[in-house]
Amino acid sequence: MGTILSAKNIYKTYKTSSGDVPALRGVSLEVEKGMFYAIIGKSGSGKSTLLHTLSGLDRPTKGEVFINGENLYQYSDEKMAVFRRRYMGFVFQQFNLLDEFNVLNNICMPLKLDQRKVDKQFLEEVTGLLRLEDKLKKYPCELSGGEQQRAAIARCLLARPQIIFADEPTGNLDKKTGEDTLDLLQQCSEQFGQTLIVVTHDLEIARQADVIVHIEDGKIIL
Ligand SMILES: Nc1ncnc2c1ncn2[C@@H]1O[C@H](COP(=O)(O)OP(=O)(O)OP(=O)(O)O)[C@@H](O)[C@H]1O
Repeated sequence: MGTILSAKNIYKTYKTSSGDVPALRGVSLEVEKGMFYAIIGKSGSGKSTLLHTLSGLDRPTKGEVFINGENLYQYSDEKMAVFRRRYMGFVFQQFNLLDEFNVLNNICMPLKLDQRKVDKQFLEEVTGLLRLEDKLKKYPCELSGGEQQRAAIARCLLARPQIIFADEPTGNLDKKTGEDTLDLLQQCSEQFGQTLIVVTHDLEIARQADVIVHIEDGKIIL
């Protein structure tokens, strides 16, 4: 299928009042289009930092990230924001839905921000797959955790990203709901040909991935 993302010798050091914290120490990774990657490792090993540097959320101290051959960190902040909105989708542990908007408006928000039209048929397809058809008029506070995360996934999918980055997407859900939600995320991304990169503590979830990336002390171990 070809490479969609390529990270070359990434270092990330956080400067703190108590000294430098080396979170990533020379990480290189080739991500194939349409595959499901799970990033696993102990707490503090550098998983979230890796996800953030791969997705343009946090500039590495050293090294480069290419997406579709484009050098991500050569973009201006403004161009980066547009690139992220167009090509990347995000799902976080905290669902990050806006309380004052109903589910439908939450789901359509990224497209509206990008002045793109909502494709009604695709909206129906996505909300159907995620079992949200009868929740669209509801507000986030009226939904269960699993429903909120499904709404956050619908918001991500509707923008048709090429790559989906998910940081502990099941971390706030009970085991059964978490597995169900991840299954749906995986099914949808497969159906729409998207690449999925998930940080997880859950080894059951990691086992479903095409590729497991194991991080220890800021390095990939094989
Ligand atoms: N903003 C920050 N400032 C300073 N140090 C940080 C910052 N973010 C992360 N770190 C440190 O960098 C290292 C890697 O953190 P990171 O959050 O990437 O790990 P993680 O594997 O995702 O952990 P967890 O599973 O607990 O979420 C840790 O030592 C952490 O304390």
